[in-house]
Amino acid sequence: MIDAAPILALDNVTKVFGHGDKQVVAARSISFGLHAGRTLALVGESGSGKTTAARLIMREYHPDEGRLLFRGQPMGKADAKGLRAYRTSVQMVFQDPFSSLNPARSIRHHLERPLRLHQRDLDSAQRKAKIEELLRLVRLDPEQVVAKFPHELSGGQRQRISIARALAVNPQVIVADEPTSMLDVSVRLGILNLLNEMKKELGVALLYITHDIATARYVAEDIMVMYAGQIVEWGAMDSVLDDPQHPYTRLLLSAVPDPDRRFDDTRFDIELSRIDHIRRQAALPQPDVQQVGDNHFIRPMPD
Ligand SMILES: Nc1ncnc2c1ncn2[C@@H]1O[C@H](COP(=O)(O)OP(=O)(O)OP(=O)(O)O)[C@@H](O)[C@H]1O
Repeated sequence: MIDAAPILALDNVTKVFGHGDKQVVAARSISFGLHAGRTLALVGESGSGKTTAARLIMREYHPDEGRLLFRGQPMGKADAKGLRAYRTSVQMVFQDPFSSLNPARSIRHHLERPLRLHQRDLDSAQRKAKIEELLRLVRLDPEQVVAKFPHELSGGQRQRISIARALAVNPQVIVADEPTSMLDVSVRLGILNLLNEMKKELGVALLYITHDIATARYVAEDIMVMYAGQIVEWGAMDSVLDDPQHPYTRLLLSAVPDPDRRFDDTRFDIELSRIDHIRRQAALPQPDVQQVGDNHFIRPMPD
């Protein structure tokens, strides 16, 4: 059961880049809410608009139309105090854990900085204790890593530091943009498990952005499928993936190697001649919404 009020929401947000012929609608009337203790996966191919959605949430971009709401309040009207609270409450974990950490600074520095900025009442002993707590929270041994520099850690360990840094300010929302795509396959599962634990233990709301449906299914309860700036299908993960209704979602699923799928399972197979047609049609504006299950919706595309 989803808590009715989302912590954070995009409400009919449109973002357009460029002008005239060069115009790209990177987000077309997108709406979704993030709820405490739940993960929403935003899935789509390269260029579908996933990072634009993340940047709108991080307020790096401002909507051309529509609103960003935090605890029901439009952020467009927030005062300086409201914006500060938002910046603390909403944190991001990036794809590349190496470039998001400063190579010249120790792990201690990376965690100390947000604590100094956002938890000013802590004295140095309390800060030290908090850094150790954060490292244990992301399943790293403080003694082993605190004095090290990013290059002395593995990719998976660095991503754990990025997550610890995001957690340092007690966020309510974490936006994770392809957090495992640059990691070895062998350490991906550990990071996904950690995100799952953070959601359960700390009750954060997670937006998990990926092109990989398999990992989306592993971490998220809900899914949105995005194409050409539109969310074409969304709802409960199992409902959407077991019974996809939008031709574009079926196309995405047909490309996923699934070890559980039998060779004679042709449910999502799509004729090659249909693929271009689906992409062309799915890219057109689809203003209508159709409910196809309890918690399952599509924007039907023209035939
Ligand atoms: N700052 C910008 N200026 C102009 N066009 C942009 C800008 N940012 C994104 N776009 C365009 O908007 C569309 C969506 O881009 P976006 O980066 O959001 O996609 P994405 O799904 O995150 O892709 P990827 O998985 O490759 O990161 C693309 O066509 C992109 O070229």
